[in-house]
Amino acid sequence: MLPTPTKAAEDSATAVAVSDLRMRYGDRDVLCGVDLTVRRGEVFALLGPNGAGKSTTIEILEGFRRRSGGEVSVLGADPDTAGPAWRGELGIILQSWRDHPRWRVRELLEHFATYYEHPRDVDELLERLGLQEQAAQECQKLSGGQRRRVDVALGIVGNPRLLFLDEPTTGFDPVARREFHELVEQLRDEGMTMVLTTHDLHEAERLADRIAVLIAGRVAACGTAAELAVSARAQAEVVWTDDGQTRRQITPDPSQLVWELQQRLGGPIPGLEVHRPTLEDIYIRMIREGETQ
Ligand SMILES: Nc1ncnc2c1ncn2[C@@H]1O[C@H](COP(=O)(O)OP(=O)(O)OP(=O)(O)O)[C@@H](O)[C@H]1O
Repeated sequence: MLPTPTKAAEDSATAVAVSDLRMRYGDRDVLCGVDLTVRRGEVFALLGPNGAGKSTTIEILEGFRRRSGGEVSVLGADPDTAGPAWRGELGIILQSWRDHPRWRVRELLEHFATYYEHPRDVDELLERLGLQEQAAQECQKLSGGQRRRVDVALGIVGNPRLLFLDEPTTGFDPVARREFHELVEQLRDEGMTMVLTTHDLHEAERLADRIAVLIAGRVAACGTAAELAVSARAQAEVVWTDDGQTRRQITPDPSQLVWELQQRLGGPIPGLEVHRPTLEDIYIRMIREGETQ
């Protein structure tokens, strides 16, 4: 059966469309009118402080939680009513998934592969995630980082069109994290759409095409890291040397200042450094402004 199109469904270029999403737990509003769109083929990161409502949003998109209000379309269907064929198009990497202590890694992946119409090759998956040596081990004997890799393998074994990753690299060592980032980039090159939550801003900056910042149940800003910098009115610092002295100036428009300095000095600017704000600077500024509103 074809999924019923919803009002929030936009077009074939849209993987996820959310409009005025609301969620209330008891008498507490956790999501207060979230609007966002994820385009097909992009990596979209949802950032926000603890308790901002990221997991709640993701669980609603996955069809694990019923929303209190608003419109949601995921791959053209409403998650509240979509059927098993729709579910087969999704891959999910949860924050923690410790349900399979006695399963051996390969058996678990082979078992999950049978749920899907077009699963990935399990050997290829084990190799891609650096789990060949653990293939015959029970999940309960794996290290935290190795278990997390099994979670990732379970998330993509069904070859999903849309992958949700809830804090995927928690517990990874730096090498595993780097390898995971390379895997995400490969999956994006293969055309997979991904929605990611993370507290690691370097990870968001490296992986995400666009970022939404959720604060107190609302999207405070959404766009590329550069667009977020503009919306947060983030300032850059320009440093140079003049008469043997180090000068610093904070400016929203460093290229204009550099141009003016060049005119004033009549040539190259000694000791020139331009420090643009990092995503972390921008994000912390947004959170602080959100707290004082
Ligand atoms: N089942 C539930 N019943 C009642 N309140 C809940 C429930 N699940 C989450 N909450 C509350 O909703 C708010 C948002 O939680 P959520 O887990 O979505 O936030 P988050 O942004 O994912 O946080 P974190 O970064 O800590 O994972 C929190 O205050 C949380 O306590």
